[in-house]
Amino acid sequence: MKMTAVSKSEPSRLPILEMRGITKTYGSHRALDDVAFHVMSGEVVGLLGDNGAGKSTLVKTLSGVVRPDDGEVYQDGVRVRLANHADAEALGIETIYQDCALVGAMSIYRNMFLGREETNRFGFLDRDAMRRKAQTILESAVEISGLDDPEKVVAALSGGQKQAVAIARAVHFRKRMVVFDEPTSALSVRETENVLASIVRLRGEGISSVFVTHNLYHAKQVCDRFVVMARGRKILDTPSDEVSLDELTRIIVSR
Ligand SMILES: Nc1ncnc2c1ncn2[C@@H]1O[C@H](COP(=O)(O)OP(=O)(O)OP(=O)(O)O)[C@@H](O)[C@H]1O
Repeated sequence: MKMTAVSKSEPSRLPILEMRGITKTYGSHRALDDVAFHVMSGEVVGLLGDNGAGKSTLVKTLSGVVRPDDGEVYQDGVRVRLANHADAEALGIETIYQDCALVGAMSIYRNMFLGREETNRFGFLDRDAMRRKAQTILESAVEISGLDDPEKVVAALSGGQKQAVAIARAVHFRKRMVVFDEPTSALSVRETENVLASIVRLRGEGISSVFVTHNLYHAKQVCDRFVVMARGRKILDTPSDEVSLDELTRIIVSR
C-alpha cells in the first residue's frame, strides 16, 4: 500500500476519507469528472443527483468495485490505495446495497460472520460462538422485529431485515464508514424509518455514512451535508441546514 503523509496541521479535522480528482470514463463517456469528495468522522453525507449523475459510480469507487482512471484517496490525511474490495475492507468501509450482498441460502449468523468466521482451537468453525455472538449483536444493534433467531435463513427476511443484518455487521466489526446505496427505495414505510434510525445510531457510535438516495425528504431527515452530482461532476457541497428541499429539488432538476 502506497502511503504518503500530507500536512497534518489540524489532525482532528482530517476527513476519515477523502477523494481528490476522481475521474472514470466508460468509452467516451465521463461518468466521473475530476470529483472531490470527503467524509468527516461521524458525519452523514447525502449523495444526491438525477439519474445518470454519477452517484453509483462514485459509491463503487468508495467500495473498491470500480477503479478510477485518475485520482487520489486519503484516509486521516494519509494517501492510501483503494483499488479493490479488500482495500475498502482494510480502510473500514462497508457498503450496503439494496440487496446487501448477503447470501440468501445461509443463516443470519453465518452471514454476519461471512469472511470473518470464528474457529475453535482445532481450526473448525465455531458455530455456537458465532450463533451466540450474532444473537447479542442483533439484540444490541438492531431495533427491528423478526430478527430474534440467528438460525433464520436470510432468503426468508424482508428487505429491511436484510439491511438490518448488514448494518449490525458493520457496527460489530467497527467499520469507520458505511455506504448506503439507495437503501430505502424498495422498503416499506416502517422499514425505511428503521434504516434512517440506524444511520442516526451509527453516527452516535462515531461511524460515518454516505447515503445515496433520490428521496430528498429522507436525506433531509438524517444528513449533515449534501453533495449533489450532475453529469459526473460535483455541483454542490453544502451543510444540509443551509439549503431547503425546494432549493435542492431545483438544483437537481435544473441540471
Ligand atoms: N459499467 C458501465 N458501463 C458504461 N457506462 C456506465 C457504466 N456504469 C455507469 N455508466 C454510465 O455512467 C453514468 C453515471 O452512471 P451512475 O450509475 O453512476 O449514475 P447514478 O447517478 O447512480 O444514476 P441512478 O440514480 O440512475 O442510479 C451514466 O451515464 C451511466 O450510463
